[in-house]
Amino acid sequence: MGKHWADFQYEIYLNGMSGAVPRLPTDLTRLEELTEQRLGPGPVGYVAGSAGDGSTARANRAALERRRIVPRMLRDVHERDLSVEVLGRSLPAPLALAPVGVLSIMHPEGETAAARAAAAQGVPFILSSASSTPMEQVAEAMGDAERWFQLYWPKDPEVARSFLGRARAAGYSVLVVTLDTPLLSWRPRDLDQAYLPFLRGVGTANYFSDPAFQAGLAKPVHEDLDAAVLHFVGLFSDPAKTWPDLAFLREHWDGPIVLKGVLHPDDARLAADAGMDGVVVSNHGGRQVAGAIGAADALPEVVEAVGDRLTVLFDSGVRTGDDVFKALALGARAVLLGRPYVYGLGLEGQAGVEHVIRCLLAELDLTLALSGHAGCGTVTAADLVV
Ligand SMILES: Cc1cc2nc3c(=O)[nH]c(=O)nc-3n(C[C@H](O)[C@H](O)[C@H](O)COP(=O)(O)O)c2cc1C
Ligand SMILES: CCCCCCCCCCCCCCC(=O)C(=O)O
Repeated sequence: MGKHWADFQYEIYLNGMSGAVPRLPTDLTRLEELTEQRLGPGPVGYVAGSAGDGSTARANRAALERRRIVPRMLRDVHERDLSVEVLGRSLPAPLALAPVGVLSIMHPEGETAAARAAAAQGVPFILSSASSTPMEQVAEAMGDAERWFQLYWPKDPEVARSFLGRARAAGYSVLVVTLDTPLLSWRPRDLDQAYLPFLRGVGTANYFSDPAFQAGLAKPVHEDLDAAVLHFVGLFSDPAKTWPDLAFLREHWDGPIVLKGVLHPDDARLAADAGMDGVVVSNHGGRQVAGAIGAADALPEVVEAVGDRLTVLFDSGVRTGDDVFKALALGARAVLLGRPYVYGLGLEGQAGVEHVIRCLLAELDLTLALSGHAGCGTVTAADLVV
């Protein structure tokens, strides 16, 4: 029997009998505003901001909200188990924390606090290449807990090789390769403040600590930070890469590889043909292509194209337990949670991230039960109307 996620509801009400209320809202859509009030506009602008006028981020919410659940009655739902098999791993719930760069702008313990929270709740943590803390230190903070590594595929193959070797040695089990950010998009909130933390040497720890990266510098990082930052900007990504280049990753990574940022069914088929293990249907939370399709609108066709060959994961716009339910109904195996956990981190560090995970999964558990499901495996497209 899996973890009883809905018990968090009882815990909150029972605590209320002695006058205690949760320190953070249980409606996770309220966290952005609260974080902005407490932390100010710079870092929160970076997290909350999107590409262009924000239309893709709005499309993500609209694509989820437009779909409505049709609950079924009188099905035995008294014992529930949210666990799922994902890429050969047994997860306690269909959830992982999405890779989010430069978390130290939200909290001094940044990635380490978020990773500890994920470990405490048994949810995989996906560490960004653009982490504020080197991948080995984050791994150390997690013990044996499930961790995956997200690769921004560097132009320099020696740095790419080195990242993969370090990630493997540090116990990261799944490689998530982000395809949708070969260039940084037009992001007005950051442009208006001329704010990009990486240019101040924040969010570059994996690079600055890497021997192959350091080999390309004339002076050590601490002696010439600007030169190190410019070197990072020059090799961070490679817009010239094409599908046949994936053979390099297959050659240098012996675990599952998942391509993140797939929205077109033909790209999903190309991923399967290239020997990949999964895709994340995602538009990067609306941060890359302004005017792009809402991610949940792209999900059914990708599942139709490759659902029998690849593990299909989903992110972009997930804010509530019923959003997770809808993603499962559209064919996703599990979802990645992005901004909400970052706001939790900004507000309360590790405890804030744990609060967010527990709220989301308690709400999912109750949504499943109240819709007539005792687990994730029975949820299908028939549970939704548009
Ligand atoms: C501040 C911020 C930084 C991000 N950094 C990365 C990153 O380093 N690597 C990556 O693959 N995706 C990154 N993402 C995208 C997330 O992994 C995820 O796709 C997105 O947050 C989902 O959208 P949502 O947060 O609106 O649900 C970032 C997102 C945000 C908000
Ligand atoms: C001299 C200015 C050039 C700007 C190029 C910046 C290149 C660094 C980009 C790092 C991006 C890391 C992105 C993190 C992320 O995914 C996000 O959505 O934000």
